[in-house]
Amino acid sequence: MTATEPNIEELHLQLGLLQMLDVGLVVLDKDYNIYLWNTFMENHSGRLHSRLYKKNLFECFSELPATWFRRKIESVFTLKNRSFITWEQRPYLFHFKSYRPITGNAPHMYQNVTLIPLSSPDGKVNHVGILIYDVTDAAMGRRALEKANGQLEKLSRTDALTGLFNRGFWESQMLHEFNRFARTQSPSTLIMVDIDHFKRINDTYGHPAGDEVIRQLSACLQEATRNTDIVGRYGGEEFALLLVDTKASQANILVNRLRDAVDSLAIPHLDESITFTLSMGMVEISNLFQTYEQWIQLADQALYQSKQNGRNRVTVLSMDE
Ligand SMILES: Nc1nc2c(ncn2[C@@H]2O[C@H](COP(=O)(O)OP(=O)(O)OP(=O)(O)O)[C@@H](O)[C@H]2O)c(=O)[nH]1
Repeated sequence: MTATEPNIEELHLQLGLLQMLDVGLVVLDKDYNIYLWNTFMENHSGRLHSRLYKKNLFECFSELPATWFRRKIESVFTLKNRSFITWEQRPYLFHFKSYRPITGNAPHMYQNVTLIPLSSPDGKVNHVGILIYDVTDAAMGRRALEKANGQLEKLSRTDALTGLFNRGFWESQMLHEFNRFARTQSPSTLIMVDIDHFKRINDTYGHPAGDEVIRQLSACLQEATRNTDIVGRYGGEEFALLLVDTKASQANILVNRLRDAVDSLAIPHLDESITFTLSMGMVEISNLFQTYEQWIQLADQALYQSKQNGRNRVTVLSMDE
């Protein structure tokens, strides 16, 4: 051993504490030969230090992302600076199983990795230390949180009974569409839909049957509209359909389809079947609306007229007439 070569035995002793810790430690020379492979690495890889000593890392572990990892190590040798790789950047370097009791269902051990330039007494960096931290618990915790947040976000947009957008989210989409029209002038049509004499349905068949009517109508609304349309439950038995890129004249096709679907709907209840009709109010967007609320108000007015004129009908109002 020359004076410039580090005394690996000494290094091993100095790093004895790290052997005891629950952290992986690997030392490589410039040719990627393994000089140290600590107990943590032995336990998780099932490969002994004595078998790996002075062998090439990439030959022993062909599954490693060699090109990427070589570049990382080379920059540590060149810049003589530490380098960090977090599990968010790359979930793991070494593919180890996770034996964590709490996060036992983790697909693998998530790892944070630190690369440290190891200077020999003459100041030259001829070795790199690789520290592998098992961060499976933290990573799985974060993944679970992200999933829960996603579910919460979905729940906060959705009406529980029907699975349609709830009023708050529907209105936010309405505002978005209203602003889009100001830029693109591409028309949209709003239809407010209300079940006729719904109170009577509740009173006659009971509240759960009323709920079933609402659910089945919601399915009809989704069936009759396109994926790009924005369908929401606006209130108890009132629904709002925002038909994107659709003029009022084109929307009539949908209205007829919806009425046909509802006409043929007979919801079984004990020995009877429940039938019902719809009243609707339809309004195409206009530059004369200053706010999206004015658009909704006019559609509500059209719906009110349908009710006043005997129900089971559609009233179309326009701002531009
Ligand atoms: N089952 C059920 N009923 C609801 C729900 N939300 C609102 N309702 C009921 O819907 C009924 C609405 O009654 P009204 O506003 O008088 O309207 P209507 O009986 O449909 O009469 P018109 O709209 O004038 O044809 C009320 O009895 C509410 O209790 C719900 O989620 N489930």
